[in-house]
Amino acid sequence: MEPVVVVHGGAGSRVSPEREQRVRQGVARAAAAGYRLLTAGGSALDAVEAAVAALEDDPEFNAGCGSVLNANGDVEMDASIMSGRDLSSGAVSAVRCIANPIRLARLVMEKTPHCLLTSQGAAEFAAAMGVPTVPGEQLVTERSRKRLEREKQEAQNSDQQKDRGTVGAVALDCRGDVAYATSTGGIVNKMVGRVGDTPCVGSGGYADNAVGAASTTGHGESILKVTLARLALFHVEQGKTLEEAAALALGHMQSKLRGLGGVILLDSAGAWAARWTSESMAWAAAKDGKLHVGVNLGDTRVTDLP
Ligand SMILES: NC(=O)C[C@H](N)C(=O)O
Repeated sequence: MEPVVVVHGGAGSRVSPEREQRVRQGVARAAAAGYRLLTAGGSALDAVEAAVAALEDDPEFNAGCGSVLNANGDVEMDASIMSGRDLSSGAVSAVRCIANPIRLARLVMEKTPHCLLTSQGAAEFAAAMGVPTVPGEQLVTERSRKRLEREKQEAQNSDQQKDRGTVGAVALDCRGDVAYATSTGGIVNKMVGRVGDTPCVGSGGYADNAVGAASTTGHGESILKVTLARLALFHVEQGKTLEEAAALALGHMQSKLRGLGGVILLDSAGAWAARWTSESMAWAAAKDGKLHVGVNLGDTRVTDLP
């Protein structure tokens, strides 16, 4: 089976020309990291974890370092991961002071009988697993501080495009297994304790070898209400192409709730799609030695992978 990995760096308003290059490089690097693992015989789970961890470490994206701030000015992060081989999944919500929530989600999946740990319990589990804590301020960037300030000034602005960011990946490995991973700082100025779609299997992502894998981004409350990832895969099960399935699922969310967002999709044969209803979504896909990268509609560039 030819391996494939697709990543996204979040749906949102237009990326400024000043940031565009950094954002392109960030998603390209993450996809290349996942692809390297896959071509060396690594699993889809390892590939999505590595790709998402690379994006969590990149301050350009709303996950890990670079996460948006809650109403108190703190970082609280959500993440989830799932294997399409046996539907095993792990997630964390409202976690603080760790660099890579996606790695903690994987530990929840592999070392506990549960699917989701939150807040204090997740912190205690992280400590028991030897996951190092980082000072909260280390995850806060100047950009996220400014965004919170701006958001507080424009408090009545209900523009759903502002809910940008979140990172995610889907992959298919040589053995035919699929997986997804999604990680986020959530939405700026959220209430303390707010949990979005990202740690919820079926909303923030889904993976099942019988169909494929999906990772989502956008307005979390809307995504939760339509279970966006599962909805997109449902359309694939019904025989739609990946492009059609993504368009139908995102269209439903927009017409029912005026919710905007994006989705990356992969099927068990290795076809893939990246689609969004917000102004932009940074994404990258690696397959057959080629790297495809896009940010705004119609600006896809294709290069050879080393
Ligand atoms: N930008 C995002 O994708 C945010 C994420 N879906 C959330 O609502 O938490």
